[in-house]
Amino acid sequence: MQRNDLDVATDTSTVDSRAEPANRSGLEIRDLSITFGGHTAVDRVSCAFHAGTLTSIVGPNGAGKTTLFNLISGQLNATAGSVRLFDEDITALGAPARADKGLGRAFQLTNLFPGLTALENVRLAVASRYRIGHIFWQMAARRRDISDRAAAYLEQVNLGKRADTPVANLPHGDQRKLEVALLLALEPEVFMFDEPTAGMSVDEVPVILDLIADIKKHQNKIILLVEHKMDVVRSLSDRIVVLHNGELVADGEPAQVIASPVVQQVYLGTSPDQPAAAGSAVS
Ligand SMILES: Nc1ncnc2c1ncn2[C@@H]1O[C@H](COP(=O)(O)OP(=O)(O)OP(=O)(O)O)[C@@H](O)[C@H]1O
Repeated sequence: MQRNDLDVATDTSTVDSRAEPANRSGLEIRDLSITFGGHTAVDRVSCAFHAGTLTSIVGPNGAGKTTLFNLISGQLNATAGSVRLFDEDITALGAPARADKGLGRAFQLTNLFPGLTALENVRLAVASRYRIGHIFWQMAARRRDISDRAAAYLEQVNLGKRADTPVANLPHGDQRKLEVALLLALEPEVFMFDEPTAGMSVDEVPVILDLIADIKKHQNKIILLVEHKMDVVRSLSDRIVVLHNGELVADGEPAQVIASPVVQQVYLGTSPDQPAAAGSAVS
């Protein structure tokens, strides 16, 4: 379903703060750094991410992956450096304003409303995407539009049958799927997944991975992934960025990066075929 399917174009209660992304470069970070006390958790990291590409950010525990995500999405303010989205400097913006610009992040369940049903959660995300005001929300036609659209997102993540289930009663795996539905509803230009399969059962993992693969295949978006499981990283990534002690130490095509001496060194002698073993290696 495309954005224009929802009849909001002439709706004065809706605001789209995003300019069209065509002809602009994607997401670019330049010399991004943050220091906590005396500890530099992210140290002058620079790279650019392009539409249609899935980049995994990997590194040992404490390498700075989640902190880098926080700096990109605006949960943390950088000590130095900049974040640019489609040629616009968004470094000074907070997380909500960056989300408005198209940075979408799945938050490991913290953005779900546990007392609301799955459908109600997605409806809120659809309404927020289009800044649908209270008066318009009350209009029956508008409510139906939003509900139809929210139901479609739920179907997309295989949660159609759980539409009326309160989030608190959903199994963990379904909650993670719902999180992806919320992200889809926000229609971001950048999808950020921080360990999307964490805590999921073996059966549920492929569902989430298929969803991410589907976004990659059918939407020309920038996708960033922090993931501990190296088989997942290998299967989904076009590119891997490796962090170590907050620094970017490798960046490139997956097979090359995994085989590179610096990455082998970072993972302390772990072979490329056994990177996730024993809590070492890619995490
Ligand atoms: N708010 C904070 N205050 C102080 N130190 C922090 C803060 N957030 C992160 N750090 C430190 O920054 C470093 C990087 O942490 P971060 O969580 O980004 O690593 P990570 O690569 O995501 O690790 P993991 O794989 O274990 O999740 C760690 O040394 C961590 O203790």
